[in-house]
Amino acid sequence: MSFDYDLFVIGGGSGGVRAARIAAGEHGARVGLAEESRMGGTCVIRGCVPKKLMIFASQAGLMTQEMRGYGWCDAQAGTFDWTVFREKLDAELLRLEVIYRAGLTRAGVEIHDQRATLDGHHQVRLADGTTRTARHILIATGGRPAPIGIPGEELAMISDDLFLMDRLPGRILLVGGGFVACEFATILAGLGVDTVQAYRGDAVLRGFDREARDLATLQLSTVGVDLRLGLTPAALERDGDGIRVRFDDGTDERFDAVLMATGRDPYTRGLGLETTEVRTKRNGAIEVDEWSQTCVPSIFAVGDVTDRVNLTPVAIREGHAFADTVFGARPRTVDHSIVASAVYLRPHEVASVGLTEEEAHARGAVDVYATTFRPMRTMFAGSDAKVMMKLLVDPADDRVLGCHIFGPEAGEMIQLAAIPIGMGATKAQFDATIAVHPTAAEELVTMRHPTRRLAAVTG
Ligand SMILES: Cc1cc2nc3c(=O)[nH]c(=O)nc-3n(C[C@H](O)[C@H](O)[C@H](O)COP(=O)(O)OP(=O)(O)OC[C@H]3O[C@@H](n4cnc5c(N)ncnc54)[C@H](O)[C@@H]3O)c2cc1C
Ligand SMILES: NC(=O)c1ccc[n+]([C@@H]2O[C@H](COP(=O)([O-])OP(=O)(O)OC[C@H]3O[C@@H](n4cnc5c(N)ncnc54)[C@H](O)[C@@H]3O)[C@@H](O)[C@H]2O)c1
Repeated sequence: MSFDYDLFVIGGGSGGVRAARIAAGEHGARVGLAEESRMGGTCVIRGCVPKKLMIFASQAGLMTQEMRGYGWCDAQAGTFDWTVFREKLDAELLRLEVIYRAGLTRAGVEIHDQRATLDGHHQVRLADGTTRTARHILIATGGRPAPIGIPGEELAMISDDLFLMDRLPGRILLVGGGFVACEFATILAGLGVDTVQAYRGDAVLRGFDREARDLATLQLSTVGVDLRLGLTPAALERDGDGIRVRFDDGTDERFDAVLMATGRDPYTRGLGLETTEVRTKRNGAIEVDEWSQTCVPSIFAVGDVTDRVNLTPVAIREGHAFADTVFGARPRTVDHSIVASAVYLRPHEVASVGLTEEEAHARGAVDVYATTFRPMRTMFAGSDAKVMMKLLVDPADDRVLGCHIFGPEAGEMIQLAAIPIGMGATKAQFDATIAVHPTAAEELVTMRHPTRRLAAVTG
């Protein structure tokens, strides 16, 4: 049977673009790709990239405060102009979008700027009513914010909307205690917005190491976020040009805007899955094996739509491995067991790789090497902000099982720590490394004695 394409990719985000580019450009496959929105997907257009630029923009207050501590007595942040920033942001995202598009075209990928849905195991239907056949189909449609089902929720913003605001709200409520809520609480407070964050739990960033979570929770309050723990909204209703929020404790308050940051679901609704035998999980995630292959041999899926580890570099790696395996005769799987990540709070980030202390202890005995200290730079300026570094070591074979950092540029540090940890380095090998002085990161190679030894939990 002859097909229009060797591969048709649905979704031009991190995973889809990489897979298409490698399959066409490096392995000579005939590739078509459909994108219903802007090329680049969540990360480039409404995620990692604009978010990180907003983080940089939000630091002026903290930086000038620190500089006053160094003798720049009259240092002031001045006035932030959202319109100026937004214009620059829009131009930068457009620049990146053009680069993504050019990369695909150069590789020989045929781009369809429209929605595509599945129409059987070898065919897609485009929004213009036409169909295309393909030997293989890759689903790379990403995720979408998950509503929590409270009345009036549609009045709230989702993270996509934050990058399109005409002006900053005077007072905002952020709902959630995960990546998005915490990063945007830091950003908006830093930009001068009166920021309230409501989180139903007792410490933000569930899933991270508990000590790092406690420090992050404390830091949010010290950078001006009004963090309300054990609280969640029950209903939203319009109140003039603002929103009145009724909370689950019976209180109510008015905000200019509300952001729901309560997680994301794989985006498979309306994708035509019913025309195939592809299986999904309860949250809509596409079920795949270690080769990113569904139970239908011609259909694969990568990235957030599979809900494995929902981060850009993982989607990219999955897309690349898929293209090498299917079109390059270079079979490769992706190891999801050790993936480093960072939450871009300010002034200190949370960064992590490997097991948390709680996970390591649940697995058996563990030696915990941990240090908490006030770093030179901010302490001199009069700040009490603390850095935390932690290594978790298996006493049986001295292997480092996990590393957790709460500190300035922790994301940059964890990227490097992830290399030896991924290679199975021992604590003795960390200790053999001579420190770079004076840095904060040198603590990772100078913690000589365990802070605590946790015995295996029996029974
Ligand atoms: C606010 C925010 C900040 C983030 N920050 C970070 C970060 O700092 N670091 C990090 O690693 N990760 C971050 N992430 C997560 C990261 O963006 C995702 O893990 C990553 O984009 C997933 O890539 P993907 O290819 O699976 O999907 P996406 O990038 O979401 O791409 C899917 C694409 O498919 C398109 N599409 C969907 N359905 C169809 C269809 N039927 N037809 C045609 N096109 C379709 C969509 O328009 C979209 O462009 C962040 C996410 C958010 C929301
Ligand atoms: N720096 C980064 O790498 C980065 C940044 C942003 C987003 N991301 C990715 O995007 C994903 C989505 O981020 P997110 O913050 O939306 O999700 P998340 O899963 O990190 O956090 C969701 C939050 O919403 C809360 N929540 C869930 N259901 C709720 C309910 N019914 N009522 C009240 N609260 C509820 C959860 O307790 C949690 O605190 C992340 O999991 C991550 O994979 C990564």
